[in-house]
Amino acid sequence: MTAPKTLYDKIWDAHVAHEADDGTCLLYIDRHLVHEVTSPQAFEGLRMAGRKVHAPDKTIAVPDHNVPTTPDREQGIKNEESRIQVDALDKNARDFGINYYPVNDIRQGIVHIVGPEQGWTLPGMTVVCGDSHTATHGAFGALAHGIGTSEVEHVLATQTLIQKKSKNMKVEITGQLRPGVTAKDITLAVIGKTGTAGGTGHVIEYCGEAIRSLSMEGRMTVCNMAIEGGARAGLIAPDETTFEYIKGRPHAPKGGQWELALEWWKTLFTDEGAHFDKVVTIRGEDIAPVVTWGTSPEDVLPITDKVPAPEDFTGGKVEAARRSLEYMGLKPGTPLSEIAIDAVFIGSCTNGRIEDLRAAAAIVKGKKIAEGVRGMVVPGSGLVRAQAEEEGLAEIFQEAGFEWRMAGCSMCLAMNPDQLAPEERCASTSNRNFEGRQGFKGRTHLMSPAMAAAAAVTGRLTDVRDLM
Ligand SMILES: CC(C)[C@H](C(=O)O)[C@@H](O)C(=O)O
Ligand code: SF4
Repeated sequence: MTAPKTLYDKIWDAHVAHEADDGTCLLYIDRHLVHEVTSPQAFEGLRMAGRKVHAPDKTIAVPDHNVPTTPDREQGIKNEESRIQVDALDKNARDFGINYYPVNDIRQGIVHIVGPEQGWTLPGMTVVCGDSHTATHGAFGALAHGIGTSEVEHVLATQTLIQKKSKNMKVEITGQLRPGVTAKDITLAVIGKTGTAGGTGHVIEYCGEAIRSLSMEGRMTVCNMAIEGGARAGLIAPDETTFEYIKGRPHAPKGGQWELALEWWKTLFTDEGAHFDKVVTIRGEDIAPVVTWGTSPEDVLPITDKVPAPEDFTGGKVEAARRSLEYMGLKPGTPLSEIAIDAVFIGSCTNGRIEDLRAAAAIVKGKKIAEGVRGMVVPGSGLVRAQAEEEGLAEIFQEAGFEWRMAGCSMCLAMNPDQLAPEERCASTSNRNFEGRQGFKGRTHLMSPAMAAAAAVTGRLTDVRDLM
């Protein structure tokens, strides 16, 4: 009998090409996703060394961070720095012969939305990208994590990565979610409980009935933020929901290959009795619709709560909270549901998929955005956008007064024209609320798409359950 293994152990073991005496391993990489921000120097390195991309068929590039999301982007990118990066990716993708979805391709979008959508991301794979939110792909039971630019070059050149194994952590969400509570609330609630360092040195496997009940979109939302909880990666064991999502996608296995793949995928679960170094359990029924009040994703509270005071915390967090509150322009004791907002951003690799847009549209339908609030819906890919148009969601958003944009990272981070003005306050479905994240001095409150839609309609942070 071999010792029981976790899902992480199984994927890891299947990819170790070499292990050194100190435990450092050379891992084989199945998919390498590339975007324009972290790849230019990596390709330059290859060029200087006269090397090729080792596995161009396993390398997939798409521009997302720097692309404008207004329809006039066809005419080119005005910002010079952005244009240089996107042009470089264009040239590199063509020179090195890798898979590529340029800006004007309907399949273009945020790299973490495009990979799964096109069937590049499959269970049991190792997936890397020069981007911290690569954790998203763990929703398929793939070992997926972010890498730095020098590692991007290493993977391009060798299709391998030097890694040390992380520890195993289990996050179990038992039971069922209550109405109005979504995958975003799960993932924020977990970080609220464990803190942004709770997962440090670990790979998290999310499990439990509430996780099993999520769609693939919801699972991607959960895994997307594993990194905000400090983990190396997040994982969810594949099941029928996973297989159903993958089947028929452009790069999914077909025919006999599909049957073979299924056989292996069905072995990808944590064995009974496998060891976890850390375990966190949350009852699904205890999770409320949440929002963040501060400048760290762990600054999270149920919408029914009040803005905390620095004295509510201990240690270094007292000063951090004081600074957060000042930056956010908030007074302790204010009910969260009384905080007025200026902007709403629905999109990002956390919540820019079709199910997210459906959830937001369901709240907005037949209503108008509150006076003085600007709202933006940015589909995560051109295909999500097309589907949302077909389903009539785009119309619902536009009639409510939202701008309906082209795909990209957009206002998730201030690398393109979609930005907050100083002190503008935004209800956002993205994953980071750091200072300046959405624009210089911009103020971000993270929440689910339904909650962001509710905020758009009332003009303040709002309990979505009041509108249901
Ligand atoms: C620009 C990129 C390297 C960065 C990341 O690594 O995550 C970005 O996607 C982010 O979300 O902050
Ligand atoms: S949408 Fe946001 S979090 Fe996701 S890759 Fe783009 S910038 Fe990073």
